[in-house]
Amino acid sequence: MGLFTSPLILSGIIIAAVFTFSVYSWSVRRKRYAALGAGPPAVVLTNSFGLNIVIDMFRAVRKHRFYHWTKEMLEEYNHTMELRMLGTRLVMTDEPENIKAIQDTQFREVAKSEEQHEIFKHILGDAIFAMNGEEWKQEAALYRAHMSRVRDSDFAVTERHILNAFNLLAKEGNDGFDVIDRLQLDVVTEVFCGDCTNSLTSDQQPFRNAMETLQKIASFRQLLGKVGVYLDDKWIAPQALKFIDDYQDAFADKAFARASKNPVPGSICVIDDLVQRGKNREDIKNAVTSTLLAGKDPSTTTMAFGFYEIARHPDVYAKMKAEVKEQIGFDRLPTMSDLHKLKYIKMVIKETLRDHHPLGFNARVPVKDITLPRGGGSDGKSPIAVLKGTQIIYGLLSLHHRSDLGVKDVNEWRPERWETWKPNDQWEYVPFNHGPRICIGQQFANFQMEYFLARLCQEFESITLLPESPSQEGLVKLELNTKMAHPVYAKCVRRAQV
Ligand code: HEM
Repeated sequence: MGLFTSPLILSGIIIAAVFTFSVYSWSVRRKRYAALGAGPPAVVLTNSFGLNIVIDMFRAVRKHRFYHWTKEMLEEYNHTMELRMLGTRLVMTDEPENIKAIQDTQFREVAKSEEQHEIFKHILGDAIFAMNGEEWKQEAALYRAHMSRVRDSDFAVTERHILNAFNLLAKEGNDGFDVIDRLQLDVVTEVFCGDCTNSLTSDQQPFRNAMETLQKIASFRQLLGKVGVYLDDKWIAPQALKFIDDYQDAFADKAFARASKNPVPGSICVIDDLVQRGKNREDIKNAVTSTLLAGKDPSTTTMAFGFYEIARHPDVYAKMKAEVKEQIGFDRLPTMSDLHKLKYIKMVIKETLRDHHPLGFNARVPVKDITLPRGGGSDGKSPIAVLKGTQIIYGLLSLHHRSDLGVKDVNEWRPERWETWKPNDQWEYVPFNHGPRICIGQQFANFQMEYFLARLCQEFESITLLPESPSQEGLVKLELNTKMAHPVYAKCVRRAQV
């Protein structure tokens, strides 16, 4: 029997090789930490390659309690920690100083990761969300030209779809989240993609179903770290993938057809602008789904949570209606200058973004070995080292629920708090990001949310949560962004019916 055919000797060689490699990696890591003058953050204890963490994590995700699971650990580990699982290291933080470093002061030292790019490639491809550096700057400038403003025509488009949405909300048994998601899909496809999906007037929702499937899978793969990269959507959900591909193709076909008809410059949507600038079919397809994810999902989640909270707080709805009655009245449509005057409704939106941050989490990867300002030492106040390529996930929902940062009754949804309270620092309240990668559509999003709430007040005398609507207290579903865990059933009584 040769040396390598004896199972005992072969096992011994493998164990020795793994051991030597581990010791070598450990000593290299120590040197890299020492060179930065800081150590790693607190390490969450693990066993069996972190299998215990993986199991706890997926249990939490299944019960829509992933946010709670991370929040409790972050509190225990001074708000910055390292999870080690399945051979992957993942740093998690909800420390404002670290979020400021990632988003602003050390912006150039972190990037969107290749792993995320691979995991989300069927949804986002190479479009803006996955880009870094110069390429991202150019793409962002183009998106900004289309998304950072509200056009007069956006009022008419939004109003047309809102009327369809109100017809559905007025029927008992319809899920408020579902209706609002369809509203946003119809508005965003019409305004930014040049063709409306008309989901509010159809009973079939194949695009939304396929997208939901792929987003769920991508979020799941992301949590698995390096292991998740090797899974592929085409093995798990080939039909959803095919559907999204066809959907993107249909938008691309129409965009190329419009381009051949010499459109008037200045009147085209972002997708048509990309075609004009010579982007290829694949780029256009990726831009369609990226635009939908950016423009639809966070606004939907905020508006749907707002709707849910209003339905639970008749006193808040009464104040909103009084404001709309005084500033606009119930007989004409709101204008932009009317919306500027809706101070209380703006507080309702701010509070919803605080209590129900629609992204929940965000991620970056250092492009070199770096230090972040906080998370080390016994009190978590010293700098920490994060080595190149380590995934950093920062928790925005848990940041917004840190009672130690001076937010009273942190778990209570109370718009009135904004009359007297403001965050100590802009980095303690981060709904739209700060720094260079701030949300491009913030103004458009605020317009959508304010217009929707103002029109709701004009249309419905009362909105009441029905008993069959499950409690959503502290629960969120992870689908790239955070979404509502359960449907929202509310009785919406039209003014004319009272
Ligand atoms: C309540 C609604 C919204 C919230 C809370 C929100 C929040 C955010 C956040 C936190 C980011 C940064 C993502 C990252 O760092 O990876 C972002 C990016 C972006 N948002 Fe929004 N967003 C909202 C609505 C919108 C709308 C309506 C649009 C389009 C009209 C839009 C367009 C974008 C784009 C294009 C980016 C990518 C920016 C980049 O990578 O440079 N967003 N948004």
